[in-house]
Amino acid sequence: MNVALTSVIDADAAVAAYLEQHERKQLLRFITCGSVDDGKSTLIGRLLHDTKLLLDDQLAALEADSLRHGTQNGQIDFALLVDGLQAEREQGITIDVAYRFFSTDRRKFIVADCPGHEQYTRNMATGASTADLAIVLVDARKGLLTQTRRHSYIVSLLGIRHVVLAVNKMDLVDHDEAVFARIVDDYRALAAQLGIPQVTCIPLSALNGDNMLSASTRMPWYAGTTLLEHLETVEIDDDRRDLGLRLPVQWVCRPDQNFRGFAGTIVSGAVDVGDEIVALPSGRRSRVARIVSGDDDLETAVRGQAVTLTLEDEIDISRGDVIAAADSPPEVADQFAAHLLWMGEHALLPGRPYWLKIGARTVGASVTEIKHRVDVNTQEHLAAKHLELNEVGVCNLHLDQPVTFEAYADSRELGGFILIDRQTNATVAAGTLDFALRRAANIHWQHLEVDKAARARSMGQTPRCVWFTGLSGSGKSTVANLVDKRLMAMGLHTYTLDGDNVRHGLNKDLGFSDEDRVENIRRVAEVAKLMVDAGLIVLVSFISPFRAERRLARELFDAGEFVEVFVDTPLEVAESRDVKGLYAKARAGKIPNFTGIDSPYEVPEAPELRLDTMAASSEALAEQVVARLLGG
Ligand SMILES: Nc1ncnc2c1ncn2[C@@H]1O[C@H](COP(=O)(O)OS(=O)(=O)O)[C@@H](OP(=O)(O)O)[C@H]1O
Ligand SMILES: Nc1ncnc2c1ncn2[C@@H]1O[C@H](COP(=O)(O)OP(=O)(O)O)[C@@H](O)[C@H]1O
Repeated sequence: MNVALTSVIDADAAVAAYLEQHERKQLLRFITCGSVDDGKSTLIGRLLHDTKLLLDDQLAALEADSLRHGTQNGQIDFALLVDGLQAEREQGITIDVAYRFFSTDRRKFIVADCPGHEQYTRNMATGASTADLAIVLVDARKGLLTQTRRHSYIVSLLGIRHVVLAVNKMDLVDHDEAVFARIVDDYRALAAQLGIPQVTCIPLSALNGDNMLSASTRMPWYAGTTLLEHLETVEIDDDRRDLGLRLPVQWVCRPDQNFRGFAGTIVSGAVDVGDEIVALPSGRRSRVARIVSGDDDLETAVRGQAVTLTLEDEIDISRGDVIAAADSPPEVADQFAAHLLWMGEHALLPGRPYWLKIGARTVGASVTEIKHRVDVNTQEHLAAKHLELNEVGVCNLHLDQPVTFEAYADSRELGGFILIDRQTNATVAAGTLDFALRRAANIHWQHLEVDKAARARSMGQTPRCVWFTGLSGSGKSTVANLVDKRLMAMGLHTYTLDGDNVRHGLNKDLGFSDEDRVENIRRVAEVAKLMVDAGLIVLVSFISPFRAERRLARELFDAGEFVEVFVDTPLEVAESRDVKGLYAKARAGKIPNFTGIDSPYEVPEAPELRLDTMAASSEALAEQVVARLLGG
């Protein structure tokens, strides 16, 4: 049931019949893309208005608003309508897409309306991920713009196979056929490059209604369909191959002891009672006992149906698992090649941990390598060390747990994902899985007979990673050195990893850009982990300016093993000490990206220890650290 239909419900049998008839109509999901002034809102407004599914009171309000704002000389301004409706936008996690519903005698429609200007790409990607068709709006006066190319690229990336090129504002180019023909040629060339299989081009004036619902008398040279007629009749073929049964489990339904069902929508194939299935990633097998849909039991269910399955055996399946045909199961992997559309305000940095959400599953993930960035204008592959807002790249991904997947080309549901910032919970990327990287499957953990506990026992100590973080010149090395000496004097086994030293060897290929710092800390954290595994107390002394990487480091260790020590020295003080003369150089512009000057330092939120270097001597501070280590 949809919003517009809900609004016309009346407690009257005729309405019920009408609704039922609507329910049976085929559904077309589409999205409109275009630059801000291309007339997107006017187009949606007119479709909603002219298909008469606008409510009378909305219409009255619109007429009043149009008169008040007066942008169209007393005529209805359809853009106001859509903008007005935006008040009731649906709230996604952090995504802002409103879905509008309307229907005609032949079909019902859901149009994803993606408002917002600078965040438009993000909203559009969200709307596009479920759409069958995209209307790409172009202003007849301007032709194809960078935005047109970017949006078309996203449309193709997200697997939309049907595009309507709506050449709008034909009234402003005297309804000139030659203008239309030129834009069509340009767009067909682009679509061919992007591999969009079906493009229908329509000359329009959304404002005047030309070729919207009825054929325009002002463009007799155009013999094709009107926009609405096309939307009503376009055949949405789905020629993706049948993969066999795929049911991502949305939730486990357990109303009482006797019933345990796995609910979700079948995204591929079909299922019969008695079929053998496999649950992934566990690989456990069973047979389907019942297929429940609402109050009914079904014998069979197919793609698109939301059902609850019960199984003959008690096997462990949780939300996010996939139930699949036992004879053609999907793959399970933790390393992938993927396309990413970056939507975060801050750049994507390889090595930084994010959450990856695929279907109902969320796992930790990082980009291990950016293969290249794609110029959305030319499709050229460009070298890239990071991805900025609205950039598209091809990357290798590493997940910290295996997931069940299909290539996006075969299944949008099992191949599409988003990345989420772990600090802000904002969605920072939309992505498509291309294929699994085989190397993961061929590397296994080697079991070692002598483990960390054995080594720690023989050394008579509890291994630890003591992580000093703070500005350059804050006192990290000074305090870490003193701690090291004291622990050594007590007969404990230690090692100090210091930024300045490690950067001469292991990390000599790295500089001070954000992405190099991320990689610097990732490597050092891994080395520290090996040293802790070896039974040592490791003192790590790096600026480590970003919360995300300190957290990454923390998560490598067992509970209690990681001790974060914030060496808290204000910038003015560190700068006045200027032990190495670096601040002076940085201020003079001779060292770019200097922490605290033109590169950020993110203060720790919950360190185990905070050392105030203004309030105590370095010896006293070292004492505090030692006391903390020996005390617990
Ligand atoms: N641009 C810039 N920014 C910050 N620091 C700089 C820079 N260029 C060189 N140095 C020197 O490098 C030391 C910091 O290296 P780190 O590995 O600790 O840095 S980071 O954790 O990757 O941010 C740091 O050492 P400490 O002063 O001991 O912190 C500096 O001496
Ligand atoms: N309370 C204190 N704790 C640590 N260092 C201090 C303190 N007071 C002054 N300092 C001085 O500050 C400087 C810190 O330099 P360093 O330890 O190399 O910092 P970092 O390793 O963080 O770059 C040293 O010259 C040190 O003597």
